[in-house]
Amino acid sequence: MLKGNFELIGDKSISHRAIMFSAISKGHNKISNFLMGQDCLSTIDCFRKMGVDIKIEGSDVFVKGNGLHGLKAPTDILDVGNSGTTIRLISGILAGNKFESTLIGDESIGKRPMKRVTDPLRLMGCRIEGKDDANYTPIKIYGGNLHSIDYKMPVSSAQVKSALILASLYADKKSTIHEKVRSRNHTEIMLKSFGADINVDDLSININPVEELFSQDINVCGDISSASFIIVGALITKGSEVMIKNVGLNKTRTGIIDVVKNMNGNIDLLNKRLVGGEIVGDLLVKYSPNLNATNIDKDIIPRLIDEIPVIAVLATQCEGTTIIKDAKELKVKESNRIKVVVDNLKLMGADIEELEDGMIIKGKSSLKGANIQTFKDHRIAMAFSIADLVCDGDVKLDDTKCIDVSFPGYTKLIKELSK
Ligand SMILES: O=C(O)C1=C[C@@H](OP(=O)(O)O)[C@@H](O)[C@H](O)C1
Ligand SMILES: C=C(OP(=O)(O)O)C(=O)O
Repeated sequence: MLKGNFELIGDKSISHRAIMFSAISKGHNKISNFLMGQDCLSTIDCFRKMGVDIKIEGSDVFVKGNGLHGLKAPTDILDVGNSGTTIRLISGILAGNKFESTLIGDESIGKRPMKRVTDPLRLMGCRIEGKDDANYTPIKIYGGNLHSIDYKMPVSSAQVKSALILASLYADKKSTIHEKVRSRNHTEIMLKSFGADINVDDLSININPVEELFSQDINVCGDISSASFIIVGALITKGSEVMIKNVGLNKTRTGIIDVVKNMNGNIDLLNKRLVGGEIVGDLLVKYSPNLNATNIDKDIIPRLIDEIPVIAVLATQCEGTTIIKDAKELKVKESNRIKVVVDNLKLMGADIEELEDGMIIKGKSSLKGANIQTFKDHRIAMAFSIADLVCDGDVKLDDTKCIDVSFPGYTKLIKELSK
């Protein structure tokens, strides 16, 4: 069982953006409760290579911004490590700056599609080269002289949207980006506080170029995607009661809470407040003996995309059939998360079927221990560490180091909460 209360570590999406926007602002920025995960450290590393002064003190980061046009040509290749958010968002900034740069990452990044970003950036007049017509790393960007764009995004992706919003800051006139389904909107919220001229009209985002962005102090709220592992752990283990403090509750991220409520899970939102334009609150989660299945598809998918591996584990402990659809994007994350979740849960004895765009899970199953292949995917490692809490025998993960990508201190926290 999981028992106790704790302050949640910083949000990964917001931490990346805080570094990037600070780096291209004018003046001194302080970022508190920054997520010291490997992905966000990769973002820091890339901006240091472009002459940005970034100091880390405890969980605070101090960034002396170079101004919108003040980044220097990188001293070296920019290595984004395992981070899709870094490579997609930084491409938008690099496209606007008048120098050449090369982006690489690890083996998993080498398989993740980049045309979703490089195609529209080319439409804005940027010259980009790379493997398979700039769909894969290494990617070389020759930045500068961008023109505006009116673009209907074919995929729902906050990373693509953010890359194009950032490039639009450097364009000659107003750009408009249209989404099909609303994705996380941290870029729109935070860039506005830096003085960007952004207007959101339903699913269209209008961006006017500006001369400069102005420095900010940013307090990063806790990451609901990280909280989801503890939420599921508490829901499915007898006697659990956990209070998770300082959780970001932006509507574009709270799909997991809606799903848990639909499944008859015991979750309460307390102390709701606004911090830096983002809604924040505390979550009280209790063991829920009567969980039932639900359907997860369409518009809710972007609101819980990174939580699906652990939601699949949760579904094995619910009475009835849970169907997850419209989640093809899971195939191009750090691993093919549809296949990896289905294969591993099958090994543990779950009744689960792979779909082209999701999975069907029949509960409730008694899970048994197994050797789990994580493919060095942090979300898979954490999801199956939660399955371990309810299985007969032990889950043995082939890698746990990958957890540091988004949740350093996770294993220690689970130990502390485990009673
Ligand atoms: O913008 C972001 O910070 C993110 C957007 C999502 O990716 P997509 O934009 O590919 O959907 C999400 O999966 C990722 O973990 C973080
Ligand atoms: C998909 C993820 O991140 P990224 O795209 O930044 O690698 C994730 O954190 O689950």
